[in-house]
Amino acid sequence: MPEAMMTGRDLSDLGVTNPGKLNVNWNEPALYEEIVRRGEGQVARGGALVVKTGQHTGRSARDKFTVRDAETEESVWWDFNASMTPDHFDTLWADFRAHMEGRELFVQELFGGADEDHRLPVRIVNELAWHSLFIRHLLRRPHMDELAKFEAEFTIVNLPSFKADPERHGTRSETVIAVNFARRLVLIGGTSYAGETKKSVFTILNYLLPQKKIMPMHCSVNVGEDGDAAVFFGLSGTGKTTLSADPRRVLVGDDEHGWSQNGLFNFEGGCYAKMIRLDPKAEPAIHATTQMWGTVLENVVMDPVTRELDLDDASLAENSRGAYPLHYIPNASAKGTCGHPRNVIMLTCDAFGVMPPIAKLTPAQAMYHFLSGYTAKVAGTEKGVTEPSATFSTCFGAPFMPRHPAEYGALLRELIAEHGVDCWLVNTGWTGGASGVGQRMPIKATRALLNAALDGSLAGASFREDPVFGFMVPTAVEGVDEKILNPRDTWSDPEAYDAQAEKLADMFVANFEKFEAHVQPYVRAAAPKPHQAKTAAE
Ligand SMILES: Nc1ncnc2c1ncn2[C@@H]1O[C@H](COP(=O)(O)OP(=O)(O)O)[C@@H](O)[C@H]1O
Ligand SMILES: C=C(OP(=O)(O)O)C(=O)O
Ligand SMILES: [Mn+2]
Repeated sequence: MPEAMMTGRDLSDLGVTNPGKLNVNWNEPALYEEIVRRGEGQVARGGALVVKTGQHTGRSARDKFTVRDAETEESVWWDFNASMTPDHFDTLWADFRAHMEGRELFVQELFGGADEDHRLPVRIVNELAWHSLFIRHLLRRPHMDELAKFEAEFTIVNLPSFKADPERHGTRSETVIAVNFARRLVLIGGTSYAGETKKSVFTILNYLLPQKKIMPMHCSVNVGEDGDAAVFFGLSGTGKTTLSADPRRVLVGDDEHGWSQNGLFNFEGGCYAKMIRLDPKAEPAIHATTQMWGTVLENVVMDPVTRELDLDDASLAENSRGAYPLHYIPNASAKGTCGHPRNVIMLTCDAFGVMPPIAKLTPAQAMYHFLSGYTAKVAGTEKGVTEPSATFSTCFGAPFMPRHPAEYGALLRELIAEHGVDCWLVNTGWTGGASGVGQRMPIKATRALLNAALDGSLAGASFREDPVFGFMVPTAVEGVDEKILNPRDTWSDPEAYDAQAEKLADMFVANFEKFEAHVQPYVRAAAPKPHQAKTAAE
């Protein structure tokens, strides 16, 4: 029987006794046909599928809940993971099952994790055909022989038409992402933003892998010709996907990886790239996927007549996305694994324009910045809101990290020490002033600085110590305009820079209070020194 039509599996183990037609492990052509037949999506010139999600065009982080029970009581960090009672979950699950009765559903059996020793077999049950194609692009597909003996260890059920009831289910709204580690079940309802499914798999692995001493990371990974791997940590929008797609390096993955004694491995088999204002010159490989058959384009605007895409049109979403399998990027790794990294890069999109384009971090500073997880968003479009807003999201991924950050921090610290890894902070955000005044760092400059760091040439440059943040900043790099290296020099008013730097340093210090008791004194000592901004200016 062809893989596409593998059937004979029902959902009876879930207690779903009478679902409608079950479309199990349909392949891409079968799903593509079905998406078009149902009118879930439209075909663009070149063969991509254009879909719309309606109201939710990004993750609903505040609607995500973890069931608090004997399994999770001690292992989950409740300060930053909203809880759901087992009773509310039971009611939700009963209502989900009722919603599934008689409904046609799509089922995919896939792996999260390229490393055979550590991968997780997951079953994804979808209401929407395009969600089934999305997750088939994003995760790793079993071979025929693996499929024959496939036994899912976790199930994710995603029903966008299900509306949660805050009274009945203890939710905040009609949207819900409920994670139950004891029952090995995730329920997603009331949103059709596809990213929820892939980030749910990530959440599960972030919970399970530390038990095996494996470090799960919200990062992209690529590897150079001589096997030098690089990890790029970063919150959403900081450049993980953009910067890991580099013609000179093999792409391992753009978003979620594990670091074990065997080296690095991708959790996924595909990418999920931001499409808004994608520049074909700056990002040719990613841009090319918009013209490829089967790429799922979420909330990208298309002319219904000419079927041409308009990547600059943000009328459906600022967060328009493209989902495609890794092999749509020319130099991507088929196996999804590589050795230990030589460099770890922490990306921040600093809309305050304070951070330098690149800085060398000591291991203590690396821990400090990993626990802080800083990035900043542009000044709001709201009238009168002129300040950018800072985000501190620990481990560069707080919404996906069930455990205490100190647990992930300890794993990372040991791996960095064991493998003698060099750590860097890279600002892909603003230069020449805060957002609204300055401009976004040119991708070309970021790439040139990264290449110098990764090929080792930057290590030989001359550095200065930043008076506030304490990290080492290069003063001259071949092929890069010297002026951008020191952000203070890029501001028209250097004193305004000092004031902004002091404010940002204050925010770091205030945010870090919750970690003070959990880290060694040498990590605390790596904190920025806000008052140094003034001293430096005097
Ligand atoms: N210097 C830069 N480095 C990286 N990305 C940049 C830079 N300047 C602008 N960008 C834009 O910022 C966005 C980064 O998003 P993305 O790579 O998808 O981040 P992530 O994968 O971390 O969520 C892209 O839209 C990219 O075009
Ligand atoms: C898919 C996402 O990840 P990222 O923006 O980090 O690529 C997301 O945040 O919804
Ligand atoms: Mn990304």
